[in-house]
Amino acid sequence: MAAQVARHGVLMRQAFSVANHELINWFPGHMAKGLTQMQQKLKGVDCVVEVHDARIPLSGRNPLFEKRLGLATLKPHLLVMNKVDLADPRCRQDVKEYYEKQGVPQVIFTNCKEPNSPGVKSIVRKVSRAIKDSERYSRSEETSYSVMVIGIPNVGKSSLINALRARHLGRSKATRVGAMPGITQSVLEKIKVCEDPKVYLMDTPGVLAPRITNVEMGLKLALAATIKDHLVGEDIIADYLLYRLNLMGNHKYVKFLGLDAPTDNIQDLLISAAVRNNWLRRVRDHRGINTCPDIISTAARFIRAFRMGVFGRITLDDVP
Ligand SMILES: Nc1nc2c(ncn2[C@@H]2O[C@H](COP(=O)(O)OP(=O)(O)OP(=O)(O)O)[C@@H](O)[C@H]2O)c(=O)[nH]1
Repeated sequence: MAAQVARHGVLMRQAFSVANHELINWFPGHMAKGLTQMQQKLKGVDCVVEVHDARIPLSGRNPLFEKRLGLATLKPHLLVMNKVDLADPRCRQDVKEYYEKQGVPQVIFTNCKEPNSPGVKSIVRKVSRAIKDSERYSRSEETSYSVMVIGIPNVGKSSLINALRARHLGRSKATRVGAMPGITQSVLEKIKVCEDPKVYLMDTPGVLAPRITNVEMGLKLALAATIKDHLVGEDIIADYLLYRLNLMGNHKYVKFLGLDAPTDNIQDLLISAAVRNNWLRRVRDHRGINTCPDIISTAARFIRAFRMGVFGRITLDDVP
């Protein structure tokens, strides 16, 4: 039994445990294929831009990228922490310093929903600089850069490409964006995002580590929408969200869900919220058609609220 501490007269968990670890294994065929395609295309690439979700600055990184793509040694590499509008701004400096120590000097924080935000604005300049500074750069006349965009699912790779196109070319969307992970299914052709210098970006399918060894890491990835919700279970993700909010003393969910007080019990929360808000579903029983609290859709609303920033800007990883 996890340790509990009394807050607001309610016992709150100090650690999270989940029964079925097997649920957090997700590595569909197209992802494995994507990594192989990336390796094949790497030869003609001048720079790799790795996109992450700033809410999970550590958990989001995939060790396979570095291992199989040889990022540290083969190509100039920029690490983009995206969705910064949803992450805790107080963690930014720590994340920068953490990665500097890991030998990743270029960390850029972006909000790709805003093509004119400072991070997005700086990318082409930083890509050009990184390529020119690299040992492999020998084409003094060359001003055409080929950049591969990589990252785990749903971190905003396509949004980054679209934001850069909008910013530098005034063009609207070139590549599909979606709230669900796994939208990009194959390595796409090059997309021009800037005229001077000529910068071409390649979108790639999201790649996630084939085995998430740490359950809590898997739950953070799920909460950040990099794993399809149903693979983990909306109720489990919602329970982890509740645990994290309570741990932070963040009780904004009480008002949002129309509850009376904070709680640490996800079933109580989901049932009360469903009843209060009339989030019901029809069921057939021996008395005919009836209604009951819709637990899964209530859990989904709770999770969606977190992803939209309703409970504030939250970073889920502790940066050492
Ligand atoms: N709040 C916020 N949302 C973002 C940002 N960038 C992208 N999104 C949203 O995140 C979701 C995923 O964006 P995509 O650009 O499709 O992500 P992707 O990495 O290409 O996704 P896959 O194709 O699944 O690998 C979409 O709902 C975007 O609108 C950002 O900076 N801030």
